[in-house]
Amino acid sequence: IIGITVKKSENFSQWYQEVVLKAELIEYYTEISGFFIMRPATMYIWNVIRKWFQEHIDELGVEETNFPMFLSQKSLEKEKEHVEGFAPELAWVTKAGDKDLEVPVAVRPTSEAVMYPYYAKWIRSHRDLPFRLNQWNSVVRWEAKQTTPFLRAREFMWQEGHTAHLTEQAAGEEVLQILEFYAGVYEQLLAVPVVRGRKTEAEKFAGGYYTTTVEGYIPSNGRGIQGATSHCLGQNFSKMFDITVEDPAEKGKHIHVWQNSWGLSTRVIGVMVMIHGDDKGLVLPPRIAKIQSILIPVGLTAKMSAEEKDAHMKKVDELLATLKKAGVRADVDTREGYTPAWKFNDWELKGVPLRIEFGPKDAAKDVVSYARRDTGEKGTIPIAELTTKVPELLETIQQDMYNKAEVSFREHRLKIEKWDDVVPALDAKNVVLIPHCLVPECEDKIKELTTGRSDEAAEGPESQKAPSMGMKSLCIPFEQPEGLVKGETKCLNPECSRLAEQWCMFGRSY
Ligand SMILES: O=C1CCCN[C@@H]1CCCn1cnc2cc(F)c(F)cc2c1=O
Ligand SMILES: [Mg+2]
Repeated sequence: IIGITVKKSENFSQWYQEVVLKAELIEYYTEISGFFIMRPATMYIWNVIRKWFQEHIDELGVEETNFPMFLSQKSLEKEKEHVEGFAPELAWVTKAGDKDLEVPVAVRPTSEAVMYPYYAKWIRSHRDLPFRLNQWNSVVRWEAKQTTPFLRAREFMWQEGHTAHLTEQAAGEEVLQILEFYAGVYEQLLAVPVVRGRKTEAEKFAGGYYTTTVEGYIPSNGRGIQGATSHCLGQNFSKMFDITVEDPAEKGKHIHVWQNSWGLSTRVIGVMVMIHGDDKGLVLPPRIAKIQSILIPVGLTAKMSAEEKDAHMKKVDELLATLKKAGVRADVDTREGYTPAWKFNDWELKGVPLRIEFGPKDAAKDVVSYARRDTGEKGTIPIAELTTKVPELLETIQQDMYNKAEVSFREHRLKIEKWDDVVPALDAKNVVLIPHCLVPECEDKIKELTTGRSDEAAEGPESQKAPSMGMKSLCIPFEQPEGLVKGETKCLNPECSRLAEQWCMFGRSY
């Protein structure tokens, strides 16, 4: 293997492409650009996430479904006003064989238009509520922007949940329950901290009523990234698709149901790679690592007799059995013809959280030697304590990875009360919390005011330096800082004369 050829801090985007390729997470689908092959290491992570999330929505009473992947022009028509913005992303099938299709069909970019005509058919009485279905599938959005593995692809795997409720309050409760599950995927499994909040009117899903979101932070470039979204659709879609129930309180009266839709995609894997990876490659949080601990026999020199080698390897097998019995996902690397150093690099590139070396010197002292992938810390563990110490060490690694990322996010989430401090904060790789009026036009202005002037680029010695991108609103955090006095504090945008409504998190973003 050749390792990663660039430093994460020097060329982040090339570093990322190399890591996802060389750690065998993905392969580029070179036949058609914007598509990527998900390899076993990725599917392992995705399946841990899927199992965890599925268990949680099972408890809520969400049932599984699977709808067709195509949708008709007719059903798209029903939600046309908000779809028109997305129209350029729609992929169409116009022919089967050499025959044109009477009516072209679109590949689902999301499944509201596919599912909701059947919600109208199946949901008749309030006794059918709450009605909750989720599907695991992939969707196609023909992105115009540059694609990149996991973060922006023309097809990606996700789950999409679609539910219906009798009241706004019931819908609202579920929106937040699901958002908490999304936060759990990030914080419990991927060791990634997220800020929970609501999208502004400008950034929410236009077809919905409100959007809640978990927002991540990428230390390498200081950008925010949307992690997953849980929307309340209000009655917008039930009015478009005529999904009603009889009013339990008033005979003959019909109520349009209150709906939610929520989605989490394989983007979560890209976020994890970007945050935890280092110059040696992937760094996996133990809870989602297919191999949590790799056992590598060392010190088997040529001058050892065959018997001695066999005896040593027998001990190695016993160690492996002990680790597996302790519930550790362990494996041993007995590949011939590769040096221990070569093996160490290979498993570090693949992000295995804990390496365990075992040589004759270790055997003589009844210990193993370990090396943590996240900190590089080395040490020894008495063989008699493996069963307790290794699981503990893996949990410590998980927690330490989370804590490190949490400190980094917290330290780069700055409360700003003077407009002139904003751009310097962004340039120092921070996201900012500012008092904001929450008016969409004001956000547009803020984006403009914070976009690096192009003359700045001309000044730079390397003229290809692009003007720095402006900041967008990321979310209105549920957890609001102190210091905003309603009716007194002004919106931070110097060209806006409105009063601030809430603290709003802004940043350069994906
Ligand atoms: O984001 C989610 C979670 C899972 C279910 N769907 C919602 C809203 C999706 C918003 N959205 C997002 N992207 C889209 C792209 C399109 F080409 C298109 F026709 C429609 C959409 C579109 O509606
Ligand atoms: Mg999009």
